Amino acid sequence: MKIDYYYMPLSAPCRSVLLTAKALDVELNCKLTNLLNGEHMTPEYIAMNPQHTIPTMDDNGFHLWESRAIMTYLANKYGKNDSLYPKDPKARAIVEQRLYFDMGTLYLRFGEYISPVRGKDVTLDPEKKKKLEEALGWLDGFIHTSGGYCAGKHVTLADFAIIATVASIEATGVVELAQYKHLSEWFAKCKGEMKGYAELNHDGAVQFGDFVKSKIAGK
Ligand SMILES: N[C@@H](CCC(=O)N[C@@H](CS)C(=O)NCC(=O)O)C(=O)O
Repeated sequence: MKIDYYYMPLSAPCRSVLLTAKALDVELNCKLTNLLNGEHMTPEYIAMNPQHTIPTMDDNGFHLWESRAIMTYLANKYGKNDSLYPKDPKARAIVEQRLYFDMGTLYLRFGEYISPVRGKDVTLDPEKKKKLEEALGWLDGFIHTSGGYCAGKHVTLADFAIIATVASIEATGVVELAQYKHLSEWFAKCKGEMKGYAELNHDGAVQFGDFVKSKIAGK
């Protein structure tokens, strides 16, 4: 039976689950859920996810939201080995540290920096840009000390979460990513290695970036 998956390509959390499912060979029944039309505010959607966020997953009646929880669920339930989400407590703890870093620091700071695009007068705060750049600097260091990927020497769930965030940052053009050597090398390598990367992450990130750029330009 297929897993229903409510999502929008523009959303970085949604894209990280798509990359994870692809790597696990899990088929998702993707249901485009347009936030702009309020498709996440219907009684049916709220019955499934009272927080009315995307992504949301329905695995034959098991409803789950929070992208990183969906990713770890899919890896735990459908992973053929523990490569993406190691069972060793220390290796797993590093993956989880990166997932929490993405949610609580990197993605959060990016969101805080670009949040004025939701309003009419888009003025970006340079102090918030510094905080975002600080987080990207930390990520650069993690990749260097881990051995080439976010949480080790090979791709894990951490890379799928963080690459969705980084692709959105790149697409908006608000930060020069080339200043982060290890991050840039990792980003280029993952683009070539991750199954379905262009379709599942790049294209949606570009749509998101174009939206943010148009708001910054006052269009
Ligand atoms: N931490 C959540 C964030 C989910 C989230 O905020 N999604 C946004 C789109 S990127 C959303 O659904 N916004 C609509 C709403 O909150 O009503 C996750 O990773 O799944």
